[in-house]
Amino acid sequence: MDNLREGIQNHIIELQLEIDNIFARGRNSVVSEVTVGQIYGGMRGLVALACNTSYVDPYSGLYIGKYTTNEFSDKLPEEIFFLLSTGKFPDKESLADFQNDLNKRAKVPQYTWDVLRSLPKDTHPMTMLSLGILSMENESVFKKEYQKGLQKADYWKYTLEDAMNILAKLPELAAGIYRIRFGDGNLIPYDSNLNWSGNLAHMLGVNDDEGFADLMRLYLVLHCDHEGGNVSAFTSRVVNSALSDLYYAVSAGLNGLAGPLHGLANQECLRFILKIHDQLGADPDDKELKKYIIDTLDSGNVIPGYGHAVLRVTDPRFTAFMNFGNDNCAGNHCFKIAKKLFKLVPDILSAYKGGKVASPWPNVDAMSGSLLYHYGLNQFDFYTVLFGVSRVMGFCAQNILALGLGQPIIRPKSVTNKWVIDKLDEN
Ligand SMILES: CC(=O)SCCNC(=O)CCNC(=O)[C@H](O)C(C)(C)COP(=O)(O)OP(=O)(O)OC[C@H]1O[C@@H](n2cnc3c(N)ncnc32)[C@H](O)[C@@H]1OP(=O)(O)O
Ligand SMILES: O=C([O-])CC(=O)C(=O)O
Repeated sequence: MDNLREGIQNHIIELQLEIDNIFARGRNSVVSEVTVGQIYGGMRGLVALACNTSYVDPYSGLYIGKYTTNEFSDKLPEEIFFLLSTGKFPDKESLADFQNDLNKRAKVPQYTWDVLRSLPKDTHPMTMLSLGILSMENESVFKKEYQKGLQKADYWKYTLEDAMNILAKLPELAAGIYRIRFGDGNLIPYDSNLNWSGNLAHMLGVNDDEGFADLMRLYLVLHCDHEGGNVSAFTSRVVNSALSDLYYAVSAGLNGLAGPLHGLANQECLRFILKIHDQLGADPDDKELKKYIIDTLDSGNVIPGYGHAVLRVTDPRFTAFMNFGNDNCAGNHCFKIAKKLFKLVPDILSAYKGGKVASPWPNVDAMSGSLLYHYGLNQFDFYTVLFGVSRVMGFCAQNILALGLGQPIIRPKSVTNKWVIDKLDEN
Protein backbone atom coordinates (compact mmCIF):
# COMPACT_ATOMS: atom_id res chain seq x y z
CA MET A 1 0.00 0.00 0.00
CA ASP A 2 2.98 2.29 -0.54
CA ASN A 3 1.12 4.21 -3.25
CA LEU A 4 -1.89 4.71 -1.01
CA ARG A 5 0.31 5.97 1.83
CA GLU A 6 2.14 8.29 -0.54
CA GLY A 7 -1.15 9.49 -2.04
CA ILE A 8 -2.49 10.32 1.42
CA GLN A 9 0.75 12.06 2.39
CA ASN A 10 0.54 14.25 -0.73
CA HIS A 11 -3.13 14.95 -0.14
CA ILE A 12 -2.44 16.02 3.43
CA ILE A 13 0.25 18.41 2.20
CA GLU A 14 -2.14 19.91 -0.41
CA LEU A 15 -4.95 20.27 2.10
CA GLN A 16 -2.62 21.79 4.69
CA LEU A 17 -1.45 24.38 2.18
CA GLU A 18 -5.06 25.28 1.42
CA ILE A 19 -5.79 25.61 5.13
CA ASP A 20 -2.68 27.77 5.63
CA ASN A 21 -3.97 30.06 2.88
CA ILE A 22 -7.45 30.10 4.36
CA PHE A 23 -6.03 31.03 7.76
CA ALA A 24 -3.82 33.70 6.20
CA ARG A 25 -6.90 35.24 4.56
CA GLY A 26 -8.98 35.32 7.71
CA ARG A 27 -8.63 32.90 10.58
CA ASN A 28 -11.02 35.07 12.61
CA SER A 29 -13.47 35.86 9.81
CA VAL A 30 -17.08 34.99 10.58
CA VAL A 31 -18.48 32.63 7.89
CA SER A 32 -21.43 31.13 9.74
CA GLU A 33 -23.68 32.10 12.59
CA VAL A 34 -25.81 30.09 14.93
CA THR A 35 -29.46 30.70 15.78
CA VAL A 36 -31.22 29.77 18.99
CA GLY A 37 -33.25 27.29 16.92
CA GLN A 38 -30.06 25.52 15.83
CA ILE A 39 -28.69 25.33 19.38
CA TYR A 40 -31.84 23.42 20.35
CA GLY A 41 -32.31 21.75 16.95
CA GLY A 42 -29.51 19.26 16.52
CA MET A 43 -27.22 21.93 15.00
CA ARG A 44 -28.74 21.13 11.59
CA GLY A 45 -27.62 23.62 8.97
CA LEU A 46 -24.89 24.94 11.24
CA VAL A 47 -21.56 25.15 9.41
CA ALA A 48 -19.02 24.20 12.06
CA LEU A 49 -16.89 21.36 10.68
CA ALA A 50 -14.33 20.88 7.93
CA CYS A 51 -14.30 17.54 6.11
CA ASN A 52 -12.46 17.01 2.84
CA THR A 53 -13.37 13.42 1.99
CA SER A 54 -16.77 14.27 0.52
CA TYR A 55 -19.36 17.02 0.29
CA VAL A 56 -23.17 16.93 0.13
CA ASP A 57 -24.84 19.61 -1.95
CA PRO A 58 -28.51 19.93 -0.91
CA TYR A 59 -29.57 20.02 -4.58
CA SER A 60 -27.11 17.74 -6.36
CA GLY A 61 -26.17 15.29 -3.62
CA LEU A 62 -22.96 13.55 -2.75
CA TYR A 63 -19.63 14.57 -4.29
CA ILE A 64 -16.39 12.75 -3.63
CA GLY A 65 -13.71 15.21 -4.63
CA LYS A 66 -14.99 16.73 -7.85
CA TYR A 67 -16.98 13.64 -8.82
CA THR A 68 -20.77 13.49 -8.61
CA THR A 69 -22.53 10.31 -7.51
CA ASN A 70 -23.23 9.46 -11.17
CA GLU A 71 -19.58 9.84 -12.01
CA PHE A 72 -18.25 7.45 -9.35
CA SER A 73 -21.07 4.93 -9.05
CA ASP A 74 -19.51 2.47 -11.54
CA LYS A 75 -16.24 2.15 -9.58
CA LEU A 76 -15.01 -0.48 -7.13
CA PRO A 77 -15.19 0.27 -3.40
CA GLU A 78 -11.39 -0.01 -3.24
CA GLU A 79 -11.15 2.81 -5.82
CA ILE A 80 -13.58 4.84 -3.75
CA PHE A 81 -11.50 4.44 -0.59
CA PHE A 82 -8.51 5.67 -2.53
CA LEU A 83 -10.49 8.66 -3.76
CA LEU A 84 -11.84 9.49 -0.29
CA SER A 85 -8.43 9.42 1.31
CA THR A 86 -6.11 10.71 -1.44
CA GLY A 87 -8.49 12.90 -3.48
CA LYS A 88 -7.65 10.85 -6.60
CA PHE A 89 -8.60 7.54 -8.17
CA PRO A 90 -5.78 4.96 -8.12
CA ASP A 91 -4.00 3.87 -11.27
CA LYS A 92 -4.07 0.13 -12.09
CA GLU A 93 -0.87 -0.65 -10.23
CA SER A 94 -1.88 1.22 -7.07
CA LEU A 95 -5.26 -0.49 -7.09
CA ALA A 96 -3.71 -3.96 -7.43
CA ASP A 97 -1.18 -3.18 -4.70
CA PHE A 98 -3.95 -1.98 -2.37
CA GLN A 99 -6.08 -5.06 -3.08
CA ASN A 100 -3.11 -7.39 -2.42
CA ASP A 101 -2.53 -5.70 0.88
CA LEU A 102 -6.19 -6.13 1.83
CA ASN A 103 -5.97 -9.81 0.93
CA LYS A 104 -3.04 -10.33 3.28
CA ARG A 105 -4.86 -8.79 6.21
CA ALA A 106 -8.30 -10.30 5.63
CA LYS A 107 -8.43 -13.00 8.27
CA VAL A 108 -10.64 -12.32 11.29
CA PRO A 109 -9.07 -13.70 14.51
CA GLN A 110 -10.64 -16.77 16.09
CA TYR A 111 -11.31 -14.91 19.37
CA THR A 112 -13.66 -12.52 17.51
CA TRP A 113 -15.69 -15.48 16.26
CA ASP A 114 -15.71 -16.87 19.82
CA VAL A 115 -17.11 -13.55 21.10
CA LEU A 116 -19.76 -13.39 18.38
CA ARG A 117 -20.81 -17.01 18.76
CA SER A 118 -21.22 -16.54 22.52
CA LEU A 119 -23.94 -13.87 22.08
CA PRO A 120 -27.67 -14.59 22.43
CA LYS A 121 -29.09 -15.97 19.16
CA ASP A 122 -31.31 -12.94 18.63
CA THR A 123 -28.56 -10.30 19.00
CA HIS A 124 -28.92 -7.60 16.35
CA PRO A 125 -26.34 -7.97 13.56
CA MET A 126 -25.28 -4.32 14.09
CA THR A 127 -24.41 -5.14 17.71
CA MET A 128 -22.36 -8.05 16.38
CA LEU A 129 -20.56 -5.84 13.86
CA SER A 130 -19.76 -3.14 16.39
CA LEU A 131 -18.65 -5.70 18.97
CA GLY A 132 -16.68 -7.65 16.38
CA ILE A 133 -14.61 -4.56 15.57
CA LEU A 134 -14.23 -3.61 19.21
CA SER A 135 -13.12 -7.14 20.12
CA MET A 136 -10.03 -6.59 17.93
CA GLU A 137 -9.07 -3.29 19.60
CA ASN A 138 -6.14 -4.93 21.30
CA GLU A 139 -4.53 -5.24 17.85
CA SER A 140 -4.44 -1.47 17.31
CA VAL A 141 -1.05 -0.52 15.88
CA PHE A 142 -1.75 3.13 16.66
CA LYS A 143 -2.33 2.35 20.34
CA LYS A 144 0.89 0.34 20.64
CA GLU A 145 2.95 3.02 18.90
CA TYR A 146 1.31 5.80 20.92
CA GLN A 147 2.25 4.03 24.13
CA LYS A 148 5.85 3.87 22.95
CA GLY A 149 5.77 7.64 22.26
CA LEU A 150 4.55 8.77 18.87
CA GLN A 151 5.11 12.12 17.12
CA LYS A 152 1.87 13.93 16.32
CA ALA A 153 2.88 14.14 12.66
CA ASP A 154 2.88 10.34 12.51
CA TYR A 155 -0.53 9.70 14.07
CA TRP A 156 -2.17 9.30 10.67
CA LYS A 157 0.35 6.69 9.47
CA TYR A 158 -0.49 4.23 12.23
CA THR A 159 -4.16 5.07 11.96
CA LEU A 160 -3.86 4.08 8.30
CA GLU A 161 -2.40 0.74 9.45
CA ASP A 162 -5.43 0.23 11.69
CA ALA A 163 -7.74 1.31 8.86
CA MET A 164 -6.21 -1.27 6.51
CA ASN A 165 -6.55 -4.01 9.11
CA ILE A 166 -10.17 -3.12 9.82
CA LEU A 167 -11.23 -2.63 6.18
CA ALA A 168 -9.55 -5.87 5.10
CA LYS A 169 -11.45 -7.90 7.67
CA LEU A 170 -14.88 -6.37 7.07
CA PRO A 171 -16.07 -8.71 4.28
CA GLU A 172 -15.22 -11.82 6.30
CA LEU A 173 -16.60 -10.32 9.49
CA ALA A 174 -19.88 -9.17 7.93
CA ALA A 175 -20.44 -12.41 6.01
CA GLY A 176 -19.60 -14.41 9.13
CA ILE A 177 -22.15 -12.43 11.13
CA TYR A 178 -24.75 -13.25 8.49
CA ARG A 179 -23.93 -16.97 8.56
CA ILE A 180 -23.83 -17.21 12.35
CA ARG A 181 -26.98 -15.19 12.82
CA PHE A 182 -29.12 -16.39 9.91
CA GLY A 183 -27.37 -19.43 8.40
CA ASP A 184 -26.04 -22.74 9.66
CA GLY A 185 -23.05 -21.06 11.34
CA ASN A 186 -20.51 -22.49 8.87
CA LEU A 187 -18.31 -19.79 7.39
CA ILE A 188 -17.50 -19.74 3.67
CA PRO A 189 -13.75 -19.30 3.11
CA TYR A 190 -12.31 -16.05 1.75
CA ASP A 191 -11.24 -16.21 -1.91
CA SER A 192 -8.15 -14.14 -2.62
CA ASN A 193 -9.01 -14.13 -6.35
CA LEU A 194 -12.04 -11.97 -5.65
CA ASN A 195 -12.07 -8.28 -4.87
CA TRP A 196 -13.43 -6.70 -1.66
CA SER A 197 -17.12 -6.55 -2.58
CA GLY A 198 -16.90 -9.77 -4.62
CA ASN A 199 -15.64 -11.57 -1.54
CA LEU A 200 -18.46 -10.23 0.58
CA ALA A 201 -21.03 -11.40 -2.01
CA HIS A 202 -19.33 -14.80 -2.18
CA MET A 203 -18.94 -15.37 1.58
CA LEU A 204 -22.56 -14.47 2.34
CA GLY A 205 -23.49 -17.64 0.44
CA VAL A 206 -26.85 -16.19 -0.61
CA ASN A 207 -26.56 -15.99 -4.36
CA ASP A 208 -23.90 -16.75 -6.99
CA ASP A 209 -25.56 -14.53 -9.58
CA GLU A 210 -23.28 -11.93 -11.14
CA GLY A 211 -26.08 -9.40 -10.64
CA PHE A 212 -25.86 -9.91 -6.89
CA ALA A 213 -22.09 -9.34 -6.92
CA ASP A 214 -22.65 -6.18 -8.93
CA LEU A 215 -25.33 -5.02 -6.51
CA MET A 216 -22.88 -5.57 -3.63
CA ARG A 217 -20.29 -3.48 -5.47
CA LEU A 218 -22.80 -0.68 -6.07
CA TYR A 219 -24.11 -0.90 -2.52
CA LEU A 220 -20.63 -0.65 -1.00
CA VAL A 221 -19.81 2.30 -3.24
CA LEU A 222 -22.98 4.32 -2.67
CA HIS A 223 -22.94 4.15 1.15
CA CYS A 224 -19.25 5.00 1.61
CA ASP A 225 -19.39 8.53 3.03
CA HIS A 226 -21.71 11.53 3.38
CA GLU A 227 -19.48 14.40 4.52
CA GLY A 228 -18.61 15.00 8.18
CA GLY A 229 -21.77 15.91 10.08
CA ASN A 230 -23.90 12.79 9.77
CA VAL A 231 -24.46 10.97 13.05
CA SER A 232 -22.11 8.04 12.46
CA ALA A 233 -19.18 9.84 10.82
CA PHE A 234 -19.32 12.68 13.32
CA THR A 235 -19.46 10.24 16.23
CA SER A 236 -16.50 8.33 14.87
CA ARG A 237 -14.52 11.56 14.42
CA VAL A 238 -15.36 12.87 17.90
CA VAL A 239 -14.22 9.60 19.48
CA ASN A 240 -11.03 9.51 17.40
CA SER A 241 -10.32 13.18 18.21
CA ALA A 242 -9.63 12.06 21.79
CA LEU A 243 -6.99 9.76 20.22
CA SER A 244 -9.10 6.74 20.98
CA ASP A 245 -7.85 4.43 18.23
CA LEU A 246 -9.77 3.56 15.10
CA TYR A 247 -11.26 0.36 16.55
CA TYR A 248 -13.02 2.43 19.23
CA ALA A 249 -13.92 5.14 16.71
CA VAL A 250 -15.32 2.76 14.08
CA SER A 251 -17.31 0.79 16.63
CA ALA A 252 -18.74 4.05 18.02
CA GLY A 253 -19.67 5.30 14.55
CA LEU A 254 -21.43 2.02 13.81
CA ASN A 255 -23.46 2.38 17.00
CA GLY A 256 -24.81 5.67 15.62
CA LEU A 257 -25.49 4.12 12.24
CA ALA A 258 -27.66 1.51 14.00
CA GLY A 259 -30.42 4.05 14.74
CA PRO A 260 -33.68 4.07 12.71
CA LEU A 261 -33.38 7.75 11.82
CA HIS A 262 -29.97 7.02 10.27
CA GLY A 263 -28.60 3.76 8.78
CA LEU A 264 -31.18 1.41 10.25
CA ALA A 265 -33.79 3.14 8.07
CA ASN A 266 -32.80 0.78 5.27
CA GLN A 267 -34.06 -2.28 7.16
CA GLU A 268 -37.13 -0.31 8.21
CA CYS A 269 -37.85 0.50 4.54
CA LEU A 270 -38.03 -3.13 3.59
CA ARG A 271 -40.09 -3.96 6.67
CA PHE A 272 -42.49 -1.19 5.57
CA ILE A 273 -42.69 -2.53 2.01
CA LEU A 274 -43.29 -6.11 3.19
CA LYS A 275 -46.07 -4.93 5.51
CA ILE A 276 -47.71 -3.14 2.58
CA HIS A 277 -47.40 -6.32 0.57
CA ASP A 278 -48.97 -8.38 3.37
CA GLN A 279 -51.83 -5.99 3.96
CA LEU A 280 -52.57 -4.62 0.48
CA GLY A 281 -51.13 -7.30 -1.82
CA ALA A 282 -48.43 -7.17 -4.49
CA ASP A 283 -50.08 -4.47 -6.58
CA PRO A 284 -51.91 -2.00 -4.31
CA ASP A 285 -53.86 0.72 -6.08
CA ASP A 286 -52.84 4.34 -5.52
CA LYS A 287 -55.86 5.14 -3.37
CA GLU A 288 -55.25 2.28 -0.95
CA LEU A 289 -51.55 2.96 -0.77
CA LYS A 290 -52.11 6.68 -0.16
CA LYS A 291 -54.39 5.84 2.75
CA TYR A 292 -51.79 3.43 4.13
CA ILE A 293 -49.10 6.13 4.02
CA ILE A 294 -51.35 8.72 5.67
CA ASP A 295 -52.43 6.24 8.37
CA THR A 296 -48.76 5.51 9.07
CA LEU A 297 -48.07 9.22 9.53
CA ASP A 298 -51.21 9.76 11.60
CA SER A 299 -50.16 7.00 13.95
CA GLY A 300 -47.00 8.99 14.71
CA ASN A 301 -44.52 7.02 12.59
CA VAL A 302 -42.06 8.33 10.04
CA ILE A 303 -42.05 7.05 6.46
CA PRO A 304 -38.67 5.32 6.38
CA GLY A 305 -36.39 6.22 3.50
CA TYR A 306 -37.90 9.69 3.03
CA GLY A 307 -36.56 13.02 4.28
CA HIS A 308 -33.01 14.15 4.91
CA ALA A 309 -31.14 16.54 7.16
CA VAL A 310 -29.18 18.03 4.23
CA LEU A 311 -30.59 16.91 0.87
CA ARG A 312 -33.50 18.83 -0.65
CA VAL A 313 -34.00 16.72 -3.77
CA THR A 314 -34.31 13.02 -4.60
CA ASP A 315 -31.05 11.47 -3.42
CA PRO A 316 -28.93 10.60 -6.48
CA ARG A 317 -27.94 7.40 -4.65
CA PHE A 318 -31.65 6.45 -4.62
CA THR A 319 -31.75 7.12 -8.37
CA ALA A 320 -28.66 4.96 -8.93
CA PHE A 321 -30.36 2.09 -7.07
CA MET A 322 -33.61 2.63 -8.97
CA ASN A 323 -31.75 2.50 -12.29
CA PHE A 324 -30.10 -0.74 -11.18
CA GLY A 325 -33.54 -2.11 -10.25
CA ASN A 326 -35.08 -1.10 -13.58
CA ASP A 327 -32.31 -2.99 -15.36
CA ASN A 328 -32.18 -6.06 -13.12
CA CYS A 329 -35.28 -6.52 -10.97
CA ALA A 330 -38.11 -4.73 -12.74
CA GLY A 331 -40.62 -7.53 -12.05
CA ASN A 332 -39.89 -7.89 -8.34
CA HIS A 333 -42.94 -7.10 -6.18
CA CYS A 334 -40.93 -5.25 -3.50
CA PHE A 335 -39.21 -3.14 -6.13
CA LYS A 336 -42.58 -2.31 -7.69
CA ILE A 337 -44.00 -1.23 -4.32
CA ALA A 338 -40.86 0.86 -3.64
CA LYS A 339 -41.44 2.62 -6.98
CA LYS A 340 -45.12 3.22 -6.19
CA LEU A 341 -44.11 4.74 -2.86
CA PHE A 342 -41.76 7.07 -4.75
CA LYS A 343 -44.70 8.19 -6.88
CA LEU A 344 -46.95 8.94 -3.86
CA VAL A 345 -44.91 9.74 -0.73
CA PRO A 346 -43.30 13.08 -1.76
CA ASP A 347 -46.67 14.79 -2.38
CA ILE A 348 -48.11 13.42 0.85
CA LEU A 349 -45.09 14.44 2.92
CA SER A 350 -45.05 17.89 1.30
CA ALA A 351 -48.56 18.53 2.57
CA TYR A 352 -47.97 16.86 5.95
CA LYS A 353 -47.71 18.93 9.16
CA GLY A 354 -48.36 22.13 7.20
CA GLY A 355 -45.26 21.70 5.05
CA LYS A 356 -42.96 21.15 8.01
CA VAL A 357 -41.02 18.26 6.46
CA ALA A 358 -37.92 19.91 5.03
CA SER A 359 -37.39 17.27 2.35
CA PRO A 360 -40.22 15.01 1.17
CA TRP A 361 -37.87 13.17 -1.22
CA PRO A 362 -36.41 9.65 -0.96
CA ASN A 363 -32.95 9.13 0.52
CA VAL A 364 -30.49 6.29 -0.14
CA ASP A 365 -32.41 3.85 2.06
CA ALA A 366 -35.74 3.89 0.21
CA MET A 367 -34.79 1.50 -2.59
CA SER A 368 -31.78 -0.64 -1.64
CA GLY A 369 -33.65 -3.22 0.46
CA SER A 370 -35.99 -4.26 -2.33
CA LEU A 371 -32.95 -4.97 -4.54
CA LEU A 372 -31.25 -7.08 -1.85
CA TYR A 373 -34.54 -8.90 -1.33
CA HIS A 374 -34.78 -9.66 -5.03
CA TYR A 375 -31.46 -11.54 -4.85
CA GLY A 376 -32.56 -13.60 -1.85
CA LEU A 377 -30.97 -11.52 0.91
CA ASN A 378 -34.28 -11.29 2.75
CA GLN A 379 -33.02 -11.06 6.36
CA PHE A 380 -33.52 -7.33 6.54
CA ASP A 381 -32.09 -7.07 10.07
CA PHE A 382 -28.78 -7.58 8.31
CA TYR A 383 -29.01 -4.68 5.85
CA THR A 384 -27.44 -2.03 8.07
CA VAL A 385 -24.36 -4.25 8.43
CA LEU A 386 -23.83 -3.84 4.68
CA PHE A 387 -24.29 -0.10 5.08
CA GLY A 388 -21.75 -0.22 7.92
CA VAL A 389 -19.14 -2.12 5.90
CA SER A 390 -19.30 0.63 3.32
CA ARG A 391 -19.50 3.59 5.70
CA VAL A 392 -16.39 2.42 7.58
CA MET A 393 -14.44 3.56 4.50
CA GLY A 394 -15.65 7.09 5.20
CA PHE A 395 -14.92 6.87 8.93
CA CYS A 396 -11.37 5.68 8.21
CA ALA A 397 -10.63 8.26 5.52
CA GLN A 398 -12.08 11.12 7.59
CA ASN A 399 -10.07 10.17 10.67
CA ILE A 400 -6.81 9.60 8.78
CA LEU A 401 -7.04 13.01 7.09
CA ALA A 402 -8.09 14.82 10.26
CA LEU A 403 -5.10 13.38 12.15
CA GLY A 404 -2.82 14.12 9.21
CA LEU A 405 -3.95 17.74 9.39
CA GLY A 406 -3.31 17.83 13.14
CA GLN A 407 -6.93 18.57 13.98
CA PRO A 408 -7.43 18.94 17.75
CA ILE A 409 -9.87 17.30 20.13
CA ILE A 410 -13.51 18.19 19.27
CA ARG A 411 -15.28 19.95 22.06
CA PRO A 412 -18.02 22.44 21.20
CA LYS A 413 -19.36 24.66 23.96
CA SER A 414 -22.80 23.90 25.35
CA VAL A 415 -24.89 26.43 27.24
CA THR A 416 -27.79 26.40 29.69
CA ASN A 417 -31.26 27.87 29.12
CA LYS A 418 -30.23 30.67 31.47
CA TRP A 419 -27.29 31.52 29.23
CA VAL A 420 -29.60 31.73 26.20
CA ILE A 421 -32.14 33.85 28.10
CA ASP A 422 -29.42 36.23 29.27
CA LYS A 423 -28.11 36.47 25.71
CA LEU A 424 -31.60 37.27 24.38
CA ASP A 425 -32.00 39.90 27.13
CA GLU A 426 -28.75 41.52 25.99
CA ASN A 427 -29.97 41.78 22.35
C1 LIG B 1 -28.57 7.21 5.66
C2 LIG B 1 -29.42 8.20 6.30
O1 LIG B 1 -29.23 8.47 7.44
S1 LIG B 1 -30.61 8.94 5.38
C3 LIG B 1 -31.95 9.18 6.55
C4 LIG B 1 -32.55 7.89 6.95
N1 LIG B 1 -33.70 8.08 7.84
C5 LIG B 1 -34.97 7.93 7.44
O2 LIG B 1 -35.24 7.67 6.27
C6 LIG B 1 -36.03 8.06 8.50
C7 LIG B 1 -37.16 8.96 8.05
N2 LIG B 1 -36.73 10.33 7.94
C8 LIG B 1 -36.59 11.11 9.06
O3 LIG B 1 -36.88 10.73 10.18
C9 LIG B 1 -36.06 12.53 8.87
O4 LIG B 1 -36.37 12.98 7.58
C10 LIG B 1 -34.53 12.64 9.10
C11 LIG B 1 -34.14 12.08 10.45
C12 LIG B 1 -33.76 11.87 8.02
C13 LIG B 1 -34.13 14.10 9.01
O5 LIG B 1 -34.68 14.72 10.12
P1 LIG B 1 -34.86 16.30 10.22
O6 LIG B 1 -33.63 16.96 9.70
O7 LIG B 1 -35.29 16.59 11.61
O8 LIG B 1 -36.03 16.53 9.18
P2 LIG B 1 -37.04 17.75 9.12
O9 LIG B 1 -36.39 19.02 9.52
O10 LIG B 1 -37.65 17.65 7.77
O11 LIG B 1 -38.12 17.40 10.22
C14 LIG B 1 -39.25 18.22 10.39
C15 LIG B 1 -40.43 17.37 10.83
O12 LIG B 1 -40.78 16.50 9.74
C16 LIG B 1 -40.80 15.17 10.20
N3 LIG B 1 -40.33 14.27 9.16
C17 LIG B 1 -39.19 14.34 8.46
N4 LIG B 1 -39.08 13.26 7.64
C18 LIG B 1 -40.19 12.52 7.85
C19 LIG B 1 -40.63 11.27 7.33
N5 LIG B 1 -39.93 10.56 6.46
N6 LIG B 1 -41.82 10.81 7.76
C20 LIG B 1 -42.56 11.51 8.66
N7 LIG B 1 -42.18 12.67 9.22
C21 LIG B 1 -40.99 13.16 8.80
C22 LIG B 1 -39.82 15.16 11.35
O13 LIG B 1 -40.00 14.01 12.19
C23 LIG B 1 -40.11 16.47 12.03
O14 LIG B 1 -41.28 16.35 12.78
P3 LIG B 1 -41.38 17.02 14.26
O15 LIG B 1 -41.00 18.44 14.09
O16 LIG B 1 -42.78 16.78 14.65
O17 LIG B 1 -40.38 16.28 15.11
O1 LIG C 1 -26.00 12.79 5.73
C1 LIG C 1 -26.77 12.34 6.61
O2 LIG C 1 -27.21 13.00 7.56
C2 LIG C 1 -27.24 10.95 6.53
C3 LIG C 1 -26.29 10.04 5.85
O3 LIG C 1 -25.26 9.66 6.37
C4 LIG C 1 -26.58 9.64 4.48
O4 LIG C 1 -27.55 10.13 3.90
O5 LIG C 1 -25.84 8.81 3.94
